Amino acid sequence: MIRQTPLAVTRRDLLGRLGLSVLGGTVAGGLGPLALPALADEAKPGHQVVDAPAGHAETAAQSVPFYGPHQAGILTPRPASGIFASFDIVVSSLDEFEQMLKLLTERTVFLTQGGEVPARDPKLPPTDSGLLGPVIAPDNLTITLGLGASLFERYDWLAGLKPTRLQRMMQFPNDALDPALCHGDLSLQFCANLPDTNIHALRDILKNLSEFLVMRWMIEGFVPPVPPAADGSTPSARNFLGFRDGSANPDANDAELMDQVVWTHGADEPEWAHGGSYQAVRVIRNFVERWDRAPLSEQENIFGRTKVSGAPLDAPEASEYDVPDYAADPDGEKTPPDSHIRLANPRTPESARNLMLRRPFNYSRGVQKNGQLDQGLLFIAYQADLEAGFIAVQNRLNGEPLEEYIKPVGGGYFFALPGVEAGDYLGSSLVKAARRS
Ligand SMILES: C=CC1=C(C)c2cc3[nH]c(cc4nc(cc5[nH]c(cc1n2)c(C)c5CCC(=O)O)C(CCC(=O)O)=C4C)c(C)c3C=C
Ligand SMILES: [Fe+2]
Repeated sequence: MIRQTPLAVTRRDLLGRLGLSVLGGTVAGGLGPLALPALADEAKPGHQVVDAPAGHAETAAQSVPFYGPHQAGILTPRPASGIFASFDIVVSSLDEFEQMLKLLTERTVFLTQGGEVPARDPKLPPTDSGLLGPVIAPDNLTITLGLGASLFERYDWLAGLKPTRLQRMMQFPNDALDPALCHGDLSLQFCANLPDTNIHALRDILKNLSEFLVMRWMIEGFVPPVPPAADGSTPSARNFLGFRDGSANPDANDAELMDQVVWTHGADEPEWAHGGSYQAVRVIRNFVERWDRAPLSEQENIFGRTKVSGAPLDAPEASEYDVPDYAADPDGEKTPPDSHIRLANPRTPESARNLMLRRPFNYSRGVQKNGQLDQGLLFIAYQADLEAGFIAVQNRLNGEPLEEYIKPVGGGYFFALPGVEAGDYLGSSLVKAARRS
């Protein structure tokens, strides 16, 4: 759910009222120290001052509630920008681990709900990087915390508490994993309207948790904005292979379905983990130069969908949200049996237990040494059961024709912690269970 902060006033509006012209990001610096307290005085509830680019004031004020039974950033509609960051944890006791979780929760609450940056003696480093100005706008930011299997395996005081299906990501046949882009004790998924909001949040956490967290790897992603269609429906965004991505995702507004597909539960999982979710992350390079030379018919057969609308190949005039009828096409004359969507979800009674909620971003990281574009998909999927979800589906996809055009190079498996109620901290159920054991 997205909440609109009322009466947001942009820094531009405020400077206009003060009779000052706006010269991009240099204005705050140009105002000098005397002007900043004046800005802070205006920045009372209902008068938020934000360094918002023109036209961004309303979206800057969007905020996603932090507290609740599940973490934000999983069912939350995916905004335009994402960062996935993986860390190693350096703590020497359960008490320190708890301290780390409390501090991480405190920073996450502040960054996602927004507010004024506290002023400090100028002889000291400022409390904030200043990237977003004197008032932090929520900008739809969510920060989702996950834990990796290595953490549970390293610390005695967490022994026996690992979520049952949490494991180190194994190598699949088409993988060429770069160890510098894999695994980690702790994951943070940042999602926001603007990339600057994610970068600001990441830097805040790095600065405030430097004694506990060492960064291992990170990758930035984005999705293109998609205008609503003429019939009012919202088309899925396109990935870097030019296809709509997300059409067959289970409905995140269907709470009963999400309880089955996304949220971990059941007697075979430790109780502290109920309400969390397994997070499967894969950095999958796309060979875009090769793809752009492949015939359209080959591209469409590889996915099992039409490129322009995303409709299934057995109903090309339908919409991307229409469901393919594989029973009526047993020999795969319309939708090839080895097409991506048919392998990923054969839509049999048995495959209903292999569903997952995908929340990917596209990434673009410049040029490889061989002169090819380094572009691909930052694949992120959430599921109640990692083995029945991502691992089973990836095993079915092994050897698919799409492999000629993609190469998984990194990623990891993490467990996104359950949500918490107001005043509590993320991971408190795990810490309590560790104290009891
Ligand atoms: C193991 C899980 C999956 C990986 C890895 C994966 C990689 C991957 N996918 C695309 C593009 C598309 N995927 C689409 C559908 C789709 N993909 C998966 C799973 C994985 N994809 C599932 C479960 C599904 C849904 C199948 C269904 O229920 O019909 C589609 C079609 C549109 C859509 O539903 O999203 C596209 C396009 C790429 C480019 C990629 C790796 C680079
Ligand atoms: Fe896919």
